[in-house]
Amino acid sequence: MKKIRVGIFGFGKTGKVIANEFLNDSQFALTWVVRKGYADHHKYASRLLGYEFDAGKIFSIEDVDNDFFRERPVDALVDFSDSSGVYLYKKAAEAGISIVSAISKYEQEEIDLIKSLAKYNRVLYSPNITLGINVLMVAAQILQKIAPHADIEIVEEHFKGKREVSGTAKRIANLLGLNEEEHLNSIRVGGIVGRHEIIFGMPNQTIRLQHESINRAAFGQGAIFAVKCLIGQPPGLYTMETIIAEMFRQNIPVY
Ligand SMILES: NC(=O)C1=CN([C@@H]2O[C@H](COP(=O)(O)OP(=O)(O)OC[C@H]3O[C@@H](n4cnc5c(N)ncnc54)[C@H](O)[C@@H]3O)[C@@H](O)[C@H]2O)C=CC1
Ligand SMILES: O=C(O)C1=N[C@H](C(=O)O)C[C@H](O)C1
Repeated sequence: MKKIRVGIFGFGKTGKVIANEFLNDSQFALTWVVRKGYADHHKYASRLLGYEFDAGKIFSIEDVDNDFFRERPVDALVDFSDSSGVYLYKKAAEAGISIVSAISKYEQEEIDLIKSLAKYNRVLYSPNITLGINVLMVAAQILQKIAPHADIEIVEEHFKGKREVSGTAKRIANLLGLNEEEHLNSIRVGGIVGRHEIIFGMPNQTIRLQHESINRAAFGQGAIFAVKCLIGQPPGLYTMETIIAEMFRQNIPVY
C-alpha cells in the first residue's frame, strides 16, 4: 500500500515527539522536517530519534524557497513550529499539500490567511489536536444545552514556560459563548503537558469535564488522525471538534 507522505514544521519539544509517532506508524513516510536555524542540517530526524534508517531529512526554514514543496512532495504538512510558519502555507497549498496546523496562538491576520487558503485546499486548524480534548468540546456543548443556566468556568494548566493563554481554552470559551477575560483561568507550574477543565456549577451540583495530556505522544496520535481524515476530502477549513461531532452523529467510534 502507498504510504502517506508527511512533512513536519518544528522540531522542538512537541515536534520531536510528533516525528516519532509518524516514524512508528507503518502507514506513513516521514519525508522531511523543517526547523528554524541550521542545527542538524541535512541529518535525518529518524537517526536523531534513535532509529536505524533514514527518514525525515532536516531542512532549515531558509531552505524553503518557491520550489521546496514541488521538489519534495508530501501529502500533508503538519505544523508544530510557531505562528510564523503560516506564511509558508500558501506555497505548500499551491503544491497540492493538505495542511494541519497545530499552532496554539495566531493573530487575526494569520487566521484570515488560513481561511483564505481553505478556499482551494484542505486545511485543518486545531489548537489542541488530541482526540480527548475534542471529545470534551463536543460533550461540553451538549452539557451546556442540558444545563443552560449553569455557571461555567474554564481552567487550563500548562508547564511553567508556556507564555500564551491556552488556545484550547480560548476555543472552548468561544464554542460556549463565554467571555475569555471573565471565565478563563490559567495556571503555569512545573512540567504539566496540558490539562483543561470545564466546571459547570449549579445550586446543588457541580459537573466537571476534564482532559489531561499526560504525554506529548497524544498530540502525535491526534495529528495522525487529522491527516487521515483529510485524505480524499474536498478543499475547506476543517476542525477536529467538527470531525468528531460528525462521527458522534453518525455513531462512528472515535478511538
Ligand atoms: N495543537 C496542539 O495540540 C498542540 C500545539 N502545540 C503548539 O505547537 C507549537 C510548538 O510547541 P513546542 O514544540 O512545545 O515549542 P518549542 O518552542 O519547543 O518548539 C518549537 C520549534 O519550532 C521551531 N520554529 C519556530 N519557527 C519556525 C518556523 N517558522 N519553521 C520551522 N520551525 C520553526 C523552533 O525553533 C522550535 O524548535 C506551539 O505553538 C504550541 O503551543 C503544542 C502542543 C500541542
Ligand atoms: O503549548 C503547548 O504545549 C500546548 N498548547 C495548547 C494550547 O495552547 O491550548 C494545547 C496543549 O495543551 C499543549
